[in-house]
Amino acid sequence: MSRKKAAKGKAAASSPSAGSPTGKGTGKAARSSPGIVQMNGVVHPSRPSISNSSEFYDIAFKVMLVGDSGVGKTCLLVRFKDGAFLAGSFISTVGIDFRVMITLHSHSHSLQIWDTAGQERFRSVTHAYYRDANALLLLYDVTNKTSFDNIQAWLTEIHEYAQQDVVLMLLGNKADATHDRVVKREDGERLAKEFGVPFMETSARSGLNVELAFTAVAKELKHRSMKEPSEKFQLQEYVNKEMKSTGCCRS
Ligand SMILES: Nc1nc2c(ncn2[C@@H]2O[C@H](COP(=O)(O)OP(=O)(O)OP(=O)(O)O)[C@@H](O)[C@H]2O)c(=O)[nH]1
Ligand SMILES: [Mg+2]
Repeated sequence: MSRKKAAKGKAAASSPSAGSPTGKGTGKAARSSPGIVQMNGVVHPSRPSISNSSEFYDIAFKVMLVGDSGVGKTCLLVRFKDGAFLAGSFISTVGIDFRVMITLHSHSHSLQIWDTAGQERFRSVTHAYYRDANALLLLYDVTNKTSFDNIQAWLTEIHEYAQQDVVLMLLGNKADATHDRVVKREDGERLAKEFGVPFMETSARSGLNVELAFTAVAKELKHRSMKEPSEKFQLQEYVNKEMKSTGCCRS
């Protein structure tokens, strides 16, 4: 967690405590859309944040999206930020891509959300960023069994490189793809329970639970940052309650 009084744009320039690891270009095109900072794997100090607001923030929590290549990390973030789905051909993220600085409602906490490349060859780059992450959203793709099977390996990596108290949430993405589904929701729930990690299914395509995933993590982070929290906050309970109250979200 970083505590600053700086313009949001400056926050985009922050690099991990590990230094400034760079992902070298691969010849692959990197996705870019209006208003989105395209880092191409390089933390560029002079890049502005996508937020051009002059608002100031007190606390920025660093949230990272991780998981196998193609599980939908970039799409999930774009859905959260723009409310749109990136349809069309799949353009793999290169290295680390700082994308969103979101100020949470009603207070001065912000989420600084980093999209990472799922491809194995960028793993050493992303590891370096784990260390000062406050929260990790770990995704698998419900239409891709391998991405689900790899979750255990991801958890091992997270335990190795991330902070011990990192807020972690497992997301089974592409829940909209009913016909192609190969991982049941129950399997996701079982795995999450086994590892004591909060879980829900999401869809960047339909928007299912996307906002809830980020909100829940933000609430947990905010709660933890309070010196004397008035009540206990349980991330999974909050998620279940929210899903029940909207009557949505169970595919
Ligand atoms: N049906 C469906 N397709 C999705 C969803 N999210 C992403 N996709 C598709 O999955 C592909 C990969 O999405 P990305 O968001 O680029 O995947 P990524 O995890 O960022 O991949 P890397 O950058 O390589 O790590 C794209 O073709 C998307 O259109 C979803 O919720 N539902
Ligand atoms: Mg990506």
